[in-house]
Amino acid sequence: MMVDAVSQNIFLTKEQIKQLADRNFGVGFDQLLMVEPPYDPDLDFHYRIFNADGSEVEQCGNGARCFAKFVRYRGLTNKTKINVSTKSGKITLYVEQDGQVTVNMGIPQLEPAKVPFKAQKQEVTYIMLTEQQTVFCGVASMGNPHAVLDVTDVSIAPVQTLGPQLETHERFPEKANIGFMQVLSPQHIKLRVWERGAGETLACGTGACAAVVVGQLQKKLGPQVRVDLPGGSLHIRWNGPGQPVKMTGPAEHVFDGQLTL
Ligand SMILES: N[C@@H](CCC[C@H](N)C(=O)O)C(=O)O
Repeated sequence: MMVDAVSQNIFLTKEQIKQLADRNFGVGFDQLLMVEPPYDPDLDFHYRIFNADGSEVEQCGNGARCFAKFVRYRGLTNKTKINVSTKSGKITLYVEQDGQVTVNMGIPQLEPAKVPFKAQKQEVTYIMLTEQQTVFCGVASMGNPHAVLDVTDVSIAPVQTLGPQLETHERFPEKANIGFMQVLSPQHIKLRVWERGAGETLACGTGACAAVVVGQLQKKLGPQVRVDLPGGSLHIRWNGPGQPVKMTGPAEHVFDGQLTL
């Protein structure tokens, strides 16, 4: 699976985060999470999320599962239901008996202004123009902005070329994560994600949720979907607009380390 480097009670500059994210260290990561005290008595923790390029972001689905594992491993809590907040608001993490983590990711935002995405009105499928081509995509916010494209074969999808063009497209004023989804059946998709501020990653939890939301709105998917990403599989459940998205998947402790910056 993906590697999330998680640190505690430290402050890092954007430059230091970029240095840490550099794969040449051999401990590269796509996102860094920093634990902070909760700001509300109903919460167990607050944490901040940084992309590999040092930008601070609102939400991270894989990070949420890793966070649940981290706080229990470090003895910061022994709860199996953990209430947390991130820049995008409150979410709840549930550690299952088999060690997998389910995250209630909240209600996806579909209104263009809330993504944010520039559009005259809300649509299920938008047409976007890049310099070279016309692209059809669905758009949703899972706390962070996502566009999802339906492709016939994800293994040859232009993730590395079209991904960055759409990430920085002028219709996404805060940039976006770009998912390339291949529908195998209404219950099963393959997905690759070009992540804002991180490039193509092995897995993206919010990207998996956004793909299921978009696929369901486009009438291609049912309410329960297995999402196969290069790093592993996630199970996503969504009962339609106004309902929260639930994500279940693994989180593995990889190693402990200490770095001098
Ligand atoms: N990989 C994450 C998403 C991380 C944030 C994203 N790159 C962004 O900028 O919004 C996930 O698992 O959800």
